[in-house]
Amino acid sequence: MFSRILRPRTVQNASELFRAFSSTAQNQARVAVLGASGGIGQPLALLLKNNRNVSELALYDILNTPGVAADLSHCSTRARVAAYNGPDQLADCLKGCEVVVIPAGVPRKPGMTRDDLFNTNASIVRDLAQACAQNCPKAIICIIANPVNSTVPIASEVYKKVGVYDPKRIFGVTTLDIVRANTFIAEAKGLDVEQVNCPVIGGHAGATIIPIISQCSPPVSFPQEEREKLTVRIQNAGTEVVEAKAGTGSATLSMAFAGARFANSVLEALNGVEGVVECAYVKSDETEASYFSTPILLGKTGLEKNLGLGKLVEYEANLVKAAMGELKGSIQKGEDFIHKN
Ligand SMILES: NC(=O)C1=CN([C@@H]2O[C@H](COP(=O)(O)OP(=O)(O)OC[C@H]3O[C@@H](n4cnc5c(N)ncnc54)[C@H](O)[C@@H]3O)[C@@H](O)[C@H]2O)C=CC1
Ligand SMILES: O=C([O-])CC(=O)C(=O)O
Repeated sequence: MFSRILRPRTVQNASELFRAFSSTAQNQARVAVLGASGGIGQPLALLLKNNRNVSELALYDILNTPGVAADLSHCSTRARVAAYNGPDQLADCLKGCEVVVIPAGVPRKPGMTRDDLFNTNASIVRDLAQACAQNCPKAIICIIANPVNSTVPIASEVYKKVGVYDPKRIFGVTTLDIVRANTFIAEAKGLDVEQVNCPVIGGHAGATIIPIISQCSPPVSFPQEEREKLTVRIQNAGTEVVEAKAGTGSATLSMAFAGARFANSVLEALNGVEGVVECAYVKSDETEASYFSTPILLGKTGLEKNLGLGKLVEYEANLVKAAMGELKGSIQKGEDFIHKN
C-alpha cells in the first residue's frame, strides 16, 4: 500500500523512482510511449516496464516497435508489453490508456536551438495529440518532444479543436532540468543528491529555464558570481550533452530517467497518493505567459493545484522577466501552427 505523503513544494528524489517496483500498486495503468524505439523511448520503456504502477505498456513508433517490445517482454516484471507499429496501429495503442508519454520527434545536433526542431516536430506532436484526443481523451499527456515551449500549446490547441481540452491533463516534461539542478547543486555543495530538491520554473529552452536556487531544499547559498555560473550551466546542460554527443543526438538516458520519474509521479497521484509535487510546463495564470512551469500538486485527474512561483530573490525575478519575450513567442508560434494548419 502507498503510505508516503510528500510535502507540497517538494519533488521526489532519485531512489523513489524505483520505489513503485517494490511496492504494491492499488490500481495499475495502461501507459503508452509514443516514439518508443528512439534514444529516449527505449530506456524510458525499460524503466516503465520495471514500474509496478504499470499493468500494460503500449509501445508505439513508426518503426522497430516489434523488436523493442519482444526484447522488453522477456524482463521478469509484471507489466505486459505490446507493440504498435505505424499510424494504422496508433488508435489501438491509445485505447484504454491512462497515461501517454511522448518522446517522438527529432533531436538537436550541435549548433541548433530547440526551436530549430519546430518544423519537423510540430506536425509529429500535432498528429499524435490528435490521436490521443480521439482515442484516450481523459489520459494524462506528458510531452517530452521539443521544443516543449511550443509543443505543449500545439497539443492544447489540437485538444480544443477536437472538443476535449482539459488543461489539467496536458503536461510539458521539464523534469530533466530539476534533475540536473539537483545534481549540480549536490556536486557543488558535497550533498547527498537524493536529498536535494531545487525547483526549476519557466520553460524548457535556454533563458526560459529558471532554477530557483533560493527555494532549494536543503537551503544552499552561493556568492552571486557562482550562482550565475550554476544557473547558466543548468540552462545550457542540454547543449552540453548535444556537444558531447557530437552529432549523434541529445540527452537520452538522463531524459529517460527524468521522464520515468515524472510518469511515476503522475501514476502515484492517479492512485490516490497525496502530496505528489513535480515542476511541469502547463497552462498557467501565474505570469503573463499563458504556459509556464511551476511546482504542481498532482492528483487523481492530473493537475490538482498550481503551487505558483513562490518567493523569488531579485536575481530570479529578473530571470523570469527576461524569459517572457521568448516564452510568449514560442507559445504564439505553437498556437499559430495549429490555427493555420
Ligand atoms: N523535454 C526534455 O527535457 C527533452 C526532450 N528531448 C526531445 O525528445 C525528442 C526525442 O529525442 P530522442 O529520443 O533522442 O530522438 P530519437 O531520434 O532517438 O527518437 C525519436 C523517435 O521518434 C520516432 N518518431 C518519429 N516520428 C514519429 C511519429 N510520427 N510517431 C511516432 N514516433 C515517431 C522515431 O522513429 C524515433 O524512434 C526530441 O525532440 C528531443 O529534442 C530530448 C531530451 C530532453
Ligand atoms: O538539449 C536538447 O536538445 C534536449 C533537451 O531538451 C535537453 O537535454 O534538455
